[in-house]
Amino acid sequence: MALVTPPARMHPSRRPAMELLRQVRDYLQDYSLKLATAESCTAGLIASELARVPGSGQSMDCGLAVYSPEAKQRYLSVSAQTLERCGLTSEATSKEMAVGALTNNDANVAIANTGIAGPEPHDGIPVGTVCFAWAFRYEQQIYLIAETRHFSGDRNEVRLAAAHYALKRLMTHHAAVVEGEVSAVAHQAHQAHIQTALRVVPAIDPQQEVERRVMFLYRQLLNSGQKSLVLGISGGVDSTVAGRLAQLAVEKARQEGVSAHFYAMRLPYDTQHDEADAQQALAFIKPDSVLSVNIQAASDAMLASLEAGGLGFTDAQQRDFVLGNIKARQRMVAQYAVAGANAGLVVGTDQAAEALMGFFTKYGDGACDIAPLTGLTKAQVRQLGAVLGAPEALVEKQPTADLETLKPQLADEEALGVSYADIDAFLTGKQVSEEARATMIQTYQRSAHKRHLPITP
Ligand SMILES: Nc1ncnc2c1ncn2[C@@H]1O[C@H](COP(=O)(O)OP(=O)(O)OC[C@H]2O[C@@H]([n+]3cccc(C(=O)O)c3)[C@H](O)[C@@H]2O)[C@@H](O)[C@H]1O
Ligand SMILES: Nc1ncnc2c1ncn2[C@@H]1O[C@H](COP(=O)(O)OP(=O)(O)OP(=O)(O)O)[C@@H](O)[C@H]1O
Ligand SMILES: [Mg+2]
Repeated sequence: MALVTPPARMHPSRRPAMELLRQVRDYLQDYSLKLATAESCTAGLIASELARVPGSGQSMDCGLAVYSPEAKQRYLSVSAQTLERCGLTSEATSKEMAVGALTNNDANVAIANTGIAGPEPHDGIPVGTVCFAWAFRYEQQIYLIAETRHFSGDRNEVRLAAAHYALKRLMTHHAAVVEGEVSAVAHQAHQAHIQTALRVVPAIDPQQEVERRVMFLYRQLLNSGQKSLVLGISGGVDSTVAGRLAQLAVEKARQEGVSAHFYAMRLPYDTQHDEADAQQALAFIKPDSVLSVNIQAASDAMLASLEAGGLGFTDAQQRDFVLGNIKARQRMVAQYAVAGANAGLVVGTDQAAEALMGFFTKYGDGACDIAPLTGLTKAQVRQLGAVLGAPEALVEKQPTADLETLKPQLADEEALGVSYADIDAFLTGKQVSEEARATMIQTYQRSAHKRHLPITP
């Protein structure tokens, strides 16, 4: 039987849509808008429809089709409480989806929807009901508008009409934001979203958290089929706590008859100013093994080779900053070498305070296989340290990345421009000064790339 290709002709109902789509493309370009979509019932149709017009790609950051409640939580940080309390098809859910799409991506406008495309009604909500939300980032503030609309027709007619409506209203709502007709989102809503995204709970039971996180390390080590854990111990509170959790996890494995080992690593650059603290941390952790590797020769050799290869710096400070990140990456290289030789998982020490501020070297100390401190504020890390019985001087120690040779032991708080008290207050939904809040939100947004996989075509 011959295969007949129909003539390329547009369905009549789609023709006027091209006008709208071109208009949206031009609008996005004129206002330098970058769009992220989070689509439930339209399942990618908004992005796909916009992509029909040439040149629209310039204004697209990403298009997410997020059907399940789990995906809405995973990719958009929609809270479980909202889903449970308000339901999947609700403006509350679409609003959280839009804020999630905006803040988790490199976009300044986000569209989200969730609805009932049919053929059957769901939870008593009639077919054709769609809840939309549009989120805009404009002049350091977030604006959020939601609408619920009803569309008639069959499943795919509803989906297409909803996709076009979402794009059409993007222009109207953006204009309203620019004209000052919409109030910025309450800070608390934005703050709560970040708290959920970073998986912070305002109050913890430190003893329970210790047990939970030791079990997590133990189970994941078993699941991975690997045999050891590897972690650099600096003398700071994060690696002191993570190191002790790692040691307890391998001891638990051995009690269960599974062979497991913890390799603690000392990774000084030359002589470390607070070497005594690092030794105190090791004495507390009591790791199975300690490997000491001076990362100075490798770090300096890399910088020297780069300079010999023609790399120049604007000044001594920039050179020193770049060397700092080389140091963090040399530590990563050393830990992965030990992991490679010992079937090991590299443990990371990232917690919510550092995650909020993107305060780590990408693929340096940010690189790891398992991150047991995830979701903890700095104060909560200290609480875990205290119940583990770590020396008080280490539990209360001033945090420092200690990467810059020209500024040894520079306090993180000085580098960050905000205090850990403010960071923790923000993360746990408390009041902070307007200045601190603005710094944190801006830094969180600018560092989004550090919390995500690399940008891909
Ligand atoms: N929007 C974007 N999308 C994708 N990639 C983006 C990007 N913006 C920058 N980038 C890229 O990211 C890279 C820069 O990131 P990165 O190399 O990390 O460098 P960067 O963030 O500039 O520096 C690391 C910072 O973390 C601090 N730190 C490091 C290590 C440990 C600790 C500690 O607390 O112990 C703190 C350190 O003091 C410094 O302030 C560049 O390649 C840049 O192009
Ligand atoms: N000199 C070092 N020796 C071994 N590991 C190090 C060293 N410096 C940094 N690291 C590793 O890099 C991680 C990130 O450093 P970071 O400063 O954030 O944590 P910390 O030193 O443990 O605690 P704090 O943030 O309170 O100073 C450390 O937890 C540790 O695993
Ligand atoms: Mg430190």
